[in-house]
Amino acid sequence: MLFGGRLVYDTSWASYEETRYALTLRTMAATLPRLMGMAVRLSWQAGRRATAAVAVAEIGRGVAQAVGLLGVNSLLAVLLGPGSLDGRLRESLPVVLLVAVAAAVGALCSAASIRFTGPLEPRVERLAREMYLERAYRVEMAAMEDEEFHRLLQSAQFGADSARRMVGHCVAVISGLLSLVAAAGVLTVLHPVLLPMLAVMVVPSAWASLTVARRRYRSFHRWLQHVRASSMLSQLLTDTDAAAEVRVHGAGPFILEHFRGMSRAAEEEQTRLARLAARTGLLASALTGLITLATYLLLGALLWTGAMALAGAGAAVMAIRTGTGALDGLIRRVNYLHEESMHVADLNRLLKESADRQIPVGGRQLPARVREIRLEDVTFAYPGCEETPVLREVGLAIPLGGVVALVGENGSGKSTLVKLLCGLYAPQRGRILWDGVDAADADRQAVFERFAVVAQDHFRWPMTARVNVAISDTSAPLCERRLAEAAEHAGVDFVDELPRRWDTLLSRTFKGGHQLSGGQWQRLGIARARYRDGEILVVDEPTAALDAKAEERVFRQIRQLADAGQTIVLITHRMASVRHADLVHVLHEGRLIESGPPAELLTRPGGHFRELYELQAAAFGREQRPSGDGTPNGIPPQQDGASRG
Ligand SMILES: Nc1ncnc2c1ncn2[C@@H]1O[C@H](COP(=O)(O)OP(=O)(O)OP(=O)(O)O)[C@@H](O)[C@H]1O
Repeated sequence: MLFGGRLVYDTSWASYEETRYALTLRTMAATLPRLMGMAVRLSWQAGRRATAAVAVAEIGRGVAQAVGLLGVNSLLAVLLGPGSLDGRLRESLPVVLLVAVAAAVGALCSAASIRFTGPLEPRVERLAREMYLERAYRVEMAAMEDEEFHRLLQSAQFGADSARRMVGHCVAVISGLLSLVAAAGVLTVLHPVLLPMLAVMVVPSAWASLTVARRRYRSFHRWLQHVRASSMLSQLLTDTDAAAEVRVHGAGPFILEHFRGMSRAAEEEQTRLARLAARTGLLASALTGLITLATYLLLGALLWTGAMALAGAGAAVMAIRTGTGALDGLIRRVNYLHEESMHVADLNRLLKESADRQIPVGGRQLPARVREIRLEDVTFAYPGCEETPVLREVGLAIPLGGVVALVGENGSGKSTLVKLLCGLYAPQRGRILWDGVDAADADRQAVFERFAVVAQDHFRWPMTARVNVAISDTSAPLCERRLAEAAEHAGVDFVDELPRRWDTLLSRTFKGGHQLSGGQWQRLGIARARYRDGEILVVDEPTAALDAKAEERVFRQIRQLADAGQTIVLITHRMASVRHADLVHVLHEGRLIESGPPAELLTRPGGHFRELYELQAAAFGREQRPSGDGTPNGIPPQQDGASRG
């Protein structure tokens, strides 16, 4: 009910390139070099010296282990061999020394490996996260609203964490491989038949680990949206913005109940996975037990037939234990590596896909002084809603250097039109021309730079008041003079009353944070747009939360700005405010139905604008006295609308 259906995907995970292959022993062996390569590349990028140091330390550890094992073998051979006890003990001393040195070197190498892996891991995570974040904010708006891409964005966010863990697993895999080589070498020296037994012994646990990992990853992708939605529900109950409604409307129990239901469903999935994992693990343990038994029987048979000496058998037991331990650990780590690599693969796929969906860099320059922006036959539908265009065959002109108002009922497409104008979206059909330069070919950054926006739902940055204004232009160091000027313009006088003035943190979720009123936020939004000082100022319902005095002030200033040469694109439902416009475009259900100076539109019999105006005048105007210009509700007589010519 809350999300319009189940958020569990049955098959979508299968569309992911990386999961097309089944995770089997064979594929694991085949992909191991690639996975290791991925981890090594990441850590190489994060720190060459540390990566080299870890590699040397791990190789040293493996060599020390092999030397140690061979030393134990010779030690047993000496101790169990012929000769007097004294003689055997004397003979064993150098070997004991060798084993001790090997152990000490191994321990030193281990410590060095830990020492250098430690800082490497967070660095890898940071690098991967930076790549992720950088790509995320550079993609087109259309990509952000594409459900598939957004899901990839969500799953790839785990990639950075996984990349960090991959480094640790990779080190463990290298270490396990070297231990395995050492044990296998010793076993081959003792008796070659023992080597395949070592390999067979590990097959069941390898199979079990891979099966469990495959199930977990599949489940992760199926349940990703579900888990996200349920964590969002839990956040709603602690969100300060939702706190009032949660209490007054009594939404708490309702949300909690749904959270409980969703959590239970997720718990059931975890229970299912645990049940399957337990069953798989049990089966694997039984098989391993049988194979271990067969190995020791084989060892007994070798002793019995005299194919192997007692000392050799002792060393073989040690080597088998070392080898199986190493193999077991190796399989586990490769398995982890695999699991993590799937998330890193998600990150890689995101990097690749986002490269195709990046806002293009470069393009045609816009004319330095644009006279007009013209929309020609523009049709636009939001991503995923291609069947229902929001704008249909819209053709209109926005002359620069005046106030152009966009008027229409809710949902008629005004904000969407402005988003297209700013370059946030591209029309599916039609063109947006800047004095003949098609915006589709233009340098998008240059298009963005021309705009400053006071959006209807402008973002409330949970930062200081100062940053909330200055964030609109981070291309230069913060300028106090511009800040003061923007504040003066938007009437942000309330800052003086704030506990730390401009340095007051505007978020109640932090210690010392302060909450502003809706109108105060709106004034900050206006100051932000002013601080940016774009050539075209877009104001989308700039006065919705303002008191009458502040509203009057905003429109007066809009007029002043326009008189000073600034272009204003104004979206408003306040018909009285449209008197500030030089040109009005009226949208209805995504189509342009009227255009002209406001005074002219008001005289058009049966016109939509006139109808909207009269409706509003009926609601408000009768109670108001005629304004100074003699028209009800402040709407100007014709010559006012044409005054800017
Ligand atoms: N991001 C989006 N994805 C899909 N549809 C959207 C999106 N934003 C807006 N719409 C839809 O586009 C239509 C036009 O919305 P738009 O915000 O442009 O209207 P508007 O004229 O500015 O309305 P209002 O006066 O209420 O602000 C609406 O039907 C809305 O549901």
